[in-house]
Order: sequence, then C-alpha cells, then structure tokens
Amino acid sequence: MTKRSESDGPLRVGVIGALGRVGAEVCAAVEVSGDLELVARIDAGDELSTLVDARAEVVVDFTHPDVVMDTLRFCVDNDIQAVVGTSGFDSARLQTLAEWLEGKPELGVLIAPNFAIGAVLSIRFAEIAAKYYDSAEVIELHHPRKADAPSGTAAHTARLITQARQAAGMAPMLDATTQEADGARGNLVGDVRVHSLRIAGLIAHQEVVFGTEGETLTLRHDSLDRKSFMPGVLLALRSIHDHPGLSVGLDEYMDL
Ligand SMILES: NC(=O)C1=CN([C@@H]2O[C@H](COP(=O)(O)OP(=O)(O)OC[C@H]3O[C@@H](n4cnc5c(N)ncnc54)[C@H](OP(=O)(O)O)[C@@H]3O)[C@@H](O)[C@H]2O)C=CC1
Ligand SMILES: O=C(O)C1=N[C@H](C(=O)O)C[C@H](O)C1
Repeated sequence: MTKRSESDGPLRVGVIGALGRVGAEVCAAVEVSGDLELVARIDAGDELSTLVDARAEVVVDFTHPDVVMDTLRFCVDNDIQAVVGTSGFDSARLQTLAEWLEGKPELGVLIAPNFAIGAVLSIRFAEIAAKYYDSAEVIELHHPRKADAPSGTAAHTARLITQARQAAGMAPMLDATTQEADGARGNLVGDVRVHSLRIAGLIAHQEVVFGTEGETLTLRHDSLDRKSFMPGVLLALRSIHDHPGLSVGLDEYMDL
C-alpha cells in the first residue's frame, strides 16, 4: 500500500451491512460527506469481490458477529482497510486479526466497540474512575432486536475497568452473594458484572455505576438516534491512513 495524497481524489468507501439499521445511516453519511465516495453497498447474499471491482480503499462493516471475521479476512487479503462497528470481538478474535495483519504492516483496521463520541468519552471516564471506587458494575440497555449480549461496548468497558483495578493493585470487589438465581448478578466480564436490558423504544444506552464508602458515581451515555454513530465513523474513515495496524477503540484515533 502506498501513502494517499489529495491528488488521489475522494477516499473510496465500501459499506458492508448497507441495508441494516446502522449501515444505511453510514451510506447516507458518506454520500453527503463531500470528501468520501461511496463505491459499494454490500449486504447479505452479495459477493465481497464487488469491493475489489469497485476499487474500494476502505470498508465500513456493521453486520453480525458471525460474519465479520470472514469479511476481515477478505479485506486483509485484498489490501482493503477496515473500519468495524460490528460487535463480538473478544481477545481471541483480536489476536487472530493481529496475526493476519503481521504481513501487512501498512494496512489499518479499526475495531470500535462504539462510535458515539460521548460513549468513547464515558468509557475513558470509567477507566479513570476505576481505581477510586471499591465497586463497579455496568448496565447496558438496548433495543430488543440486538443479537448479542452483553453489548460490545459494555464488555469493552468492563475489561478496561478490570485492567485499571488490577494495575492499581485493588482487592477483589466485595460481594457476599452465596445464593443466586441464574443470571441474577449479571454476566462477569473480567472482574466486572454486566447487566443487559432489552427494551422496545430504546437504541443504545449504558450506565457504569461506581461506589465506595459514602458516595456513588454513575456515568451514563445515551444514543438517542443512530446518527450519533456517524461523526465517529467519518472521523475513522478520514484518519485510518494515519493509523496502520490494528487499533481497538475510537479513542486511539482521538486526541484524548
Ligand atoms: N460500534 C458501534 O458504534 C455500533 C455497533 N453496532 C453493531 O453493528 C452491528 C450491526 O448492527 P445493526 O445495524 O443494528 O444490525 P442490522 O441487523 O440492522 O444490520 C446488519 C445488516 O448486515 C446484513 N448482513 C448479514 N450478514 C451479512 C453478510 N454476510 N454480508 C453482508 N451483510 C450481511 C444484515 O442482513 P440480514 O438482515 O438480511 O441478515 C443486515 O442488513 C451489530 O453487531 C451491532 O452491535 C451497532 C451500532 C453502533
Ligand atoms: O447493537 C447495537 O445497537 C449497538 N451495538 C454496539 C455494542 O454492542 O456495544 C454499540 C452500541 O451500543 C449499539
């Protein structure tokens, strides 16, 4: 891959999951951007080779955790950079991706658990707060058509809180529960309990609740419209050429 310059014209973007709730918003945002060109819309049943025929330079993927790894394999093999919103990335998947990219050091792949700027900030605030509080739990609330639980954002937040607590040498959280109905205490991600609500009318929301003797801190973020993800997606598309290799989290592209 060679470095881009302005004389290369608008960045050529392909969207995968183009008919989906978020993919459709991405197509619209790219089309009105003025500096990006939508060259391929791919959805279920379409051939990925269309991306090569259309000379896509970057793909945006908002599909399903079950299909995204095959898409990324295709992109890496064909030197196409990738901005990925699809959830379902655990450490094993990230390790696999890093290995695929070893032979392509100039190729950028961004796995972003959440593209809403407020969500990215809220995750960073949670990371900062983690070492000051004895207890921390995450509540994520989403629309009931969501396929996966816990959400990618909640899992990412819980992992970062766990790492921050471990780095600070904190003791395990106090929890005297010895008798528990299945699921009553949520799902354990790292050392942090995550509770998943699926409620008609909602889109994407998260609360991180911290507590210590005499005080609590609640960090809440609400995506009230899927347009909330678009500034982050556009930021990623415009910046990916400056970030070769694997990046996890939009904060890696932001000056935080
Ligand atoms: N990082 C972030 O900021 C955000 C991430 N997300 C994540 O993005 C993903 C998509 O969410 P959402 O848009 O709500 O989901 P949708 O189900 O609305 O959209 C997914 C689209 O992908 C299509 N699709 C399925 N399989 C393939 C395939 N093999 N190739 C191409 N397209 C395919 C689906 O088609 P069909 O319906 O026919 O199967 C559907 O049109 C989820 O993992 C979600 O968690 C969502 C919002 C923000
Ligand atoms: O499915 C969704 O809607 C969302 N998925 C992502 C996740 O799993 O965290 C991001 C956001 O919460 C919306």
